[in-house]
Amino acid sequence: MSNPLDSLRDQITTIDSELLELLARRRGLTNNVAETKIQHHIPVRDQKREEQLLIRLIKQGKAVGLDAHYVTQLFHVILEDSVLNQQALLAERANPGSTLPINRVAFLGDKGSYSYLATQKYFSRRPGEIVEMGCQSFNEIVQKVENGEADYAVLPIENTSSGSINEVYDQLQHTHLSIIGELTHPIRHALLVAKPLQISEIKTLYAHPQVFAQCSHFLAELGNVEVKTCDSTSAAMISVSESGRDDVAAIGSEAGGALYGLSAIKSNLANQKENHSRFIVVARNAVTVPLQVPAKTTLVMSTVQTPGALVDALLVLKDNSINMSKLESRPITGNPWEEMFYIDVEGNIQDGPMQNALDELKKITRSLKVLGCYPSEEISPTRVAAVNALNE
Ligand SMILES: C=C(O[C@@H]1C=C(C(=O)O)C=C[C@H]1O)C(=O)O
Repeated sequence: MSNPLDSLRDQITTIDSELLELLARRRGLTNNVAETKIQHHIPVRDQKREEQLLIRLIKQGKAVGLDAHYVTQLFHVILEDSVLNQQALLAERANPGSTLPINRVAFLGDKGSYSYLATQKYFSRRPGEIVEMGCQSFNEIVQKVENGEADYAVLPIENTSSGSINEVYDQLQHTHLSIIGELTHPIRHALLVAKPLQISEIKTLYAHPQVFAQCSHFLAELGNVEVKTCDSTSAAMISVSESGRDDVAAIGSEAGGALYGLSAIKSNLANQKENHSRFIVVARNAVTVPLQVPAKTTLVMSTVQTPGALVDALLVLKDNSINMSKLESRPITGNPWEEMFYIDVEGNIQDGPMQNALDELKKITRSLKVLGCYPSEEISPTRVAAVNALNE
């Protein structure tokens, strides 16, 4: 007997294929736009154009019964992809010879870890194959790039729930590597099991310490469960899949768990609904960021031990109209009570104001190092259009 859904599903399948073809065509055209922007020195991002496009699409959507929220969400994904692809293309052109046929990438954990998923995402926009080099610790990752065994490292640097990842900042203090890129990746923690079971049946739970920190509210509700920390999320998944027990679970991504035959019995375990991690990509050589691409620069400095020294340093940024997106302090190893400051600023190292600021900072700080200038991948969506349309 034929399935009563067959005919409708066939039509949906056809539409989905058409949607994919259209999206691929759109991507092709935006790549042509990027080529034209290179020739004519036009900035990659055009928020005015994005806003007009969203306003028009929200109106068109309403006319055919699609709500503004849906249309906005859909096109934010499409626009982000478009801008990031164009940025990657321009960055590649500005660094001839840096594109490798094979990219050996060191990251924390194994297949399925969040760092693995971030690695896949970052390199999917770039040419060349990836050779995955899963590692046990941040130190091992950095070492692999420093000694030439790997070309790149992907390192998580901060999370919207648990904050800065101090161990990674401490690795940056001593390295000669440069930050060449960044990306943010949604971190969606799920409770992963090998065989279906009730949450109340779980006796042992495996996860990375950062993950436990991000899911502390869920853990507090769980009650009497043995908690085992693992070096990575993938190690937690492997522990469950190899345990042979049916009263254990891991916390990790659903996509990662699927690689080990695990399925999710509960999702959204993080304390905060919007749980994202920012990763940095580091390499032995710095990159040139084309001026048409929004750039970020990361500095690390130590100030002199006088009152107001940090304020003076920050005033240099203000005086040069440089926006600071992050300030983090870490103790200097071996010098108790002295701090190293990590500063992310918006801007390209080739810009005049940035050069001025660096010259000024060199004069008033004890040490100053540029950790890298790289394309900014924080593509904040154009919200104005959506807000207007929702209020109509
Ligand atoms: C494709 C372009 O580049 C960017 C991407 C856009 C898009 O995908 O529609 C729109 C504006 C730009 O931020 C463009 O400038 O038209």
